[in-house]
Amino acid sequence: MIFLVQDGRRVHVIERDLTEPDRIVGELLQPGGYLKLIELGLQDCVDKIDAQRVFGYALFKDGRRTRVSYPLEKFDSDVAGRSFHNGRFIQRMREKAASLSNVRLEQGTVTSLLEENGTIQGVQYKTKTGEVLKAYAPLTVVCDGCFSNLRRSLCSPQVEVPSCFVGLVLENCQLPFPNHGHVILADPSPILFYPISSTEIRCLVDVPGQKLPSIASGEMANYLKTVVAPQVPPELHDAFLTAIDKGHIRTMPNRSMPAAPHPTPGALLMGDAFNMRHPLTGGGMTVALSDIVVLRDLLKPLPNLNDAESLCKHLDSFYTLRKPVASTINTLAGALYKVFCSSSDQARNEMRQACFDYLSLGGVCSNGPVALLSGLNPRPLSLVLHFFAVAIYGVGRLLTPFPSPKRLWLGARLISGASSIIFPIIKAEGAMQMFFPTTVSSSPPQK
Ligand SMILES: Cc1cc2nc3c(=O)[nH]c(=O)nc-3n(C[C@H](O)[C@H](O)[C@H](O)COP(=O)(O)OP(=O)(O)OC[C@H]3O[C@@H](n4cnc5c(N)ncnc54)[C@H](O)[C@@H]3O)c2cc1C
Repeated sequence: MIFLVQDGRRVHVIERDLTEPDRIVGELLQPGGYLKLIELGLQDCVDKIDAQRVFGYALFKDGRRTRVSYPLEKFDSDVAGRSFHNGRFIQRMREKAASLSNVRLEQGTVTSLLEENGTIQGVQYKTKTGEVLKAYAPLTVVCDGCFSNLRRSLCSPQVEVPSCFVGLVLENCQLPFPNHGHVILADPSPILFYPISSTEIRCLVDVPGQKLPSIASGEMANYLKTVVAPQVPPELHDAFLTAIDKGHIRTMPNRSMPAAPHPTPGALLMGDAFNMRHPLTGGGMTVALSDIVVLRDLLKPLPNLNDAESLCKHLDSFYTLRKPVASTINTLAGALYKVFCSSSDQARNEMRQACFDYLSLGGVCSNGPVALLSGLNPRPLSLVLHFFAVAIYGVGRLLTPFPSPKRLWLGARLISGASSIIFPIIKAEGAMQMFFPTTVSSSPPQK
């Protein structure tokens, strides 16, 4: 939005609640996302909020631990991930927007899009004082987040909720690897830790399915103490128990939704309203910021946006141009989540172990995947190559030193399991747009 102002346009932002959000989402910005902030001139929005630099990940499995660093050598020294209180970051961006003379930032709840002959003309909204107003604009950017009510007429939402995150804040403890995200390959599914300020550590516990133990009845605290705590690294164990006893337990559904837009004159979907992926890899803000850069570059040469039809045609290429970054991050998030969950299937568990060991090898085996995850080198082909390299590595270990028919069969199931994880995600993302963006002119993925 700030980039629109930089291009000399007027912007009207309608936000439901301008007070500082207090959420458990959007707390770790990948270095690729930080690079996008720099491109947008917004990097100072992570200053003065006690944001912590993040240099990579530490992985834990069955008592073993390994460190995977972001390949940052080729970048300026300030380029790294950043983790923070989401609300503080949002407020910094809002302050910046409000300081610009061409921006009108208003608190209000958008209730519907105004449509005339298939073109979106603007929105109807309710102000803080309850007044119902209409706002008109040549381009309406709809970005009302993961629970979007407004997306329905602009896309075909296919929302999946594979799990929920349960959030706690740990205090008075040190991460085993300071300034790193921590991923515990726990049973039944991963647990994350990362700093959100100089004194606080966010813990997100993944709980598969949509039904959570009740917080009110104490079932959740009991689940966290009996099932999760024994799998938490010893350095964090006591602080984890203290955080449960403090009782400030938050939850969020982990939603995933491939982008399936109906290009509509006068409107564009952005952010989680448009496209979501499992938050395991912390990729949501990086995709959203990358999309904003693509949109900025597309709109820049247009002196005015008043011809909705031709603007819509012009913006068609947005859906293809965003693909390399968005699809790589989305696919990796979905695939890694499936690989990192424990399973009753031995082949799946072999894949999980192979993934941990592959990343522990270092060199290209850790740099490649973490460059994909961090948004530093988002290439779909590289993703597929690493994914199958993990599977082949897993099979190779099964067959050495002595292949037996049983092990051969397990290896075949491992490869077929890996294929059944990644190919449906790629199909949903749109394989042609993902791998051959230059041959596909515009249209959204065909399903
Ligand atoms: C548990 C969890 C953890 C996550 N962790 C990370 C992470 O570490 N790193 C990362 O990059 N991503 C993470 N994500 C994803 C990330 O939070 C989202 O991708 C990102 O917040 C999307 O930004 P957005 O602006 O589209 O939506 P939001 O940040 O949700 O913003 C939507 C805004 O729209 C406003 N709004 C909603 N409806 C209306 C309306 N009708 N009228 C007016 N305003 C309205 C809301 O008040 C809100 O301010 C996580 C997601 C989850 C679920």
